[in-house]
Amino acid sequence: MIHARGLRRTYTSKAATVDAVRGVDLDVSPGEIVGFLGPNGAGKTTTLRMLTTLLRPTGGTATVAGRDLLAEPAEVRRRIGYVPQGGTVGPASRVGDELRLQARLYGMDAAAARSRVEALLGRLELAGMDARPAASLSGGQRRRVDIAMGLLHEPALLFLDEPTTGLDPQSRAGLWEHVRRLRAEHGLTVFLSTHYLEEADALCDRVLIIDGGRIVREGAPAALKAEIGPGATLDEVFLAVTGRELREQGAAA
Ligand SMILES: Nc1ncnc2c1ncn2[C@@H]1O[C@H](COP(=O)(O)OP(=O)(O)OP(=O)(O)O)[C@@H](O)[C@H]1O
Repeated sequence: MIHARGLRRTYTSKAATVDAVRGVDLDVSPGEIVGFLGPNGAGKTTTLRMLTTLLRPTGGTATVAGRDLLAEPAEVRRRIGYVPQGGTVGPASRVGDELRLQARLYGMDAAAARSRVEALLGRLELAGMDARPAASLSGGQRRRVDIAMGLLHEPALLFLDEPTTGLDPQSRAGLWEHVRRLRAEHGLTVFLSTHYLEEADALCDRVLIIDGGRIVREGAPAALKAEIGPGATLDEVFLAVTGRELREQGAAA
């Protein structure tokens, strides 16, 4: 579903040259839930923005959802959903209106947009929220609306940028359940960045740890923990690999 080789991004300005991503190889199979972890400044957002066609790589190649990232970015966009960190719905907008508008922008006619939005609201346990302004929803409900927004055009692959930042533990666990269900019922492939190691541990089939613009470790959470020793946590794996604690980084961010 994602195959990247030697992906790089150098930011160049008069003041400085920053090698943000220095040759990333990664593979994600259909139906996998993959977590992307790293300390602040490691290159997560830059990589995510490249894989979602928002930022042009300065080197390397990739196919995303079966299309060449550099040669066919519009075809990639058609096949992926992207839920950015800041949310997608204005606070005063009514949930259903915003979703239907977006569906029309994807080219659906009014009837198709109505039924697609109704189905998605049901699927994400948001039935009854159609006429509510986004500002009146809980944090967890708002994040589910963002996910619905990313799924309107039925992408096979969904990118989530720190989907549960700011949510309380219960809403966070609720969102994991929704992501799992979308995978189980619709075969969705999910690539998510997160600052929460317990999230990566609970939700992801596999995690990739990036540091200094390079992937420094990857594997299933259980296998990575077993390498450290009996009873090890993913926090300990992260500390061993990067020399830093992710939790503090996340809190600082
Ligand atoms: N537009 C830009 N111009 C110059 N440097 C940039 C730009 N965007 C990011 N960088 C630098 O590139 C590096 C990687 O940044 P990136 O945002 O990808 O990291 P990140 O892992 O997402 O960090 P965080 O966890 O803090 O969001 C950092 O050193 C950052 O300062």
